[in-house]
Amino acid sequence: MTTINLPDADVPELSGTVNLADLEALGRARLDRNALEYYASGANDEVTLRANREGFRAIRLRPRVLVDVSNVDVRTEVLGLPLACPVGIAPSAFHGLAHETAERGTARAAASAGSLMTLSTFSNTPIEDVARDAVGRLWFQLYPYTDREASADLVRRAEAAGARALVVTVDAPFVGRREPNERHRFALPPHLGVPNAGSREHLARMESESGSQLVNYFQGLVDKAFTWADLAWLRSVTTLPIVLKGILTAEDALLAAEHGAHVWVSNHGGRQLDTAVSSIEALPEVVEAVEGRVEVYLDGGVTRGTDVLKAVALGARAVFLGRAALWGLAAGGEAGVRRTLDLLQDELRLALALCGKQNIGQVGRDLVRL
Ligand SMILES: Cc1cc2nc3c(=O)[nH]c(=O)nc-3n(C[C@H](O)[C@H](O)[C@H](O)COP(=O)(O)O)c2cc1C
Ligand SMILES: CCCCC(=O)C(=O)O
Repeated sequence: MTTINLPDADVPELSGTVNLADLEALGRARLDRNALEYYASGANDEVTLRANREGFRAIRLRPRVLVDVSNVDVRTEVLGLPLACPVGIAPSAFHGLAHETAERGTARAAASAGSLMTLSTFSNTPIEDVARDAVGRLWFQLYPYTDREASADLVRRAEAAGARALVVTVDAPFVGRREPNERHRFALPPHLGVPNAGSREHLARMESESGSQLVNYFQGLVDKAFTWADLAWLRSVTTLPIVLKGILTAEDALLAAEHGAHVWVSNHGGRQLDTAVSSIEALPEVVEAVEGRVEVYLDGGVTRGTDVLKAVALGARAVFLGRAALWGLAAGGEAGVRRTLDLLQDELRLALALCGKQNIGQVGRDLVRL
């Protein structure tokens, strides 16, 4: 059991931040090159990384006026869990690179903000410790291992610890080529463990002289032959709802719905297949394909309240923050992530009011012009 004493937040710079770009600048400035390049990079030419942001900007809003917006309500629900607003935290590996509190800082911020944290398989903190801090506001992300029993064990532990859904990442049978990590030999610093991937010594044995060591850690563990047929095996080990993360087409969304899985539209923050379609561009065909049978979520490039609004207008039940949460964590631990969530929620509330909507339920397709 880890015994990090989580310090009460006292990060004076945070109060000067007015948007997520400010938090990003603050967070970036606190990271060394190894961590910064790992968090920031996308695959190859980073076309998809940029497209995620540009995709939101290209969509224009169609506001309505003369509506009573004196009381705007941004609450929603995902899989029956009430959220303060439709924003959760996407799974990302190695929060210990950002802050000493690692995943626990993120979990505490998600819990206190009424949000939801998705915990990566590749966390630096054991599931049970994170679950305690997340107080029920937790999903668990699974990279299915070639060792099925090890995967089943992780799933059972997550379920026992109180995770409310299992998020299976389906866009990463191999790690995308993030060139800065190749060039500068990204590796985990020796003081950080990855409890779900074996001992630190075990990981160290996988390392090589050059290139991204993430590739080595990952390739030794993850099942590249996992297919739709294997979802039945997953069903046999858990009663949790299953969410498939990394869907970008109507064809796969339909298959997911037929398998009873919820759909998380994502291109992994542009870190896997470069030049893949942006998330917000992929969303409409996915929403159309599933015809309301399952819930649809989205991540990739969300940094503004209007981004959240556009995703909801196009049928997403909630959006998730990848890098934005990491920048917040680097900027100020729990308080930094909390600031990230609070600023985004405030922006969303204002945007909703300026669009002439009183609540999330009123946001529909008519709010956007593609
Ligand atoms: C540093 C980093 C680590 C990530 N690790 C994981 C992971 O362990 N599992 C996973 O499913 N997705 C992982 N992702 C992808 C995120 O869940 C998410 O899809 C992506 O970051 C969303 O884009 P955004 O960063 O623009 O918000 C990672 C992303 C980043 C930036
Ligand atoms: C695919 C490699 C595992 C961590 C991860 O998902 C990421 O760095 O994006």
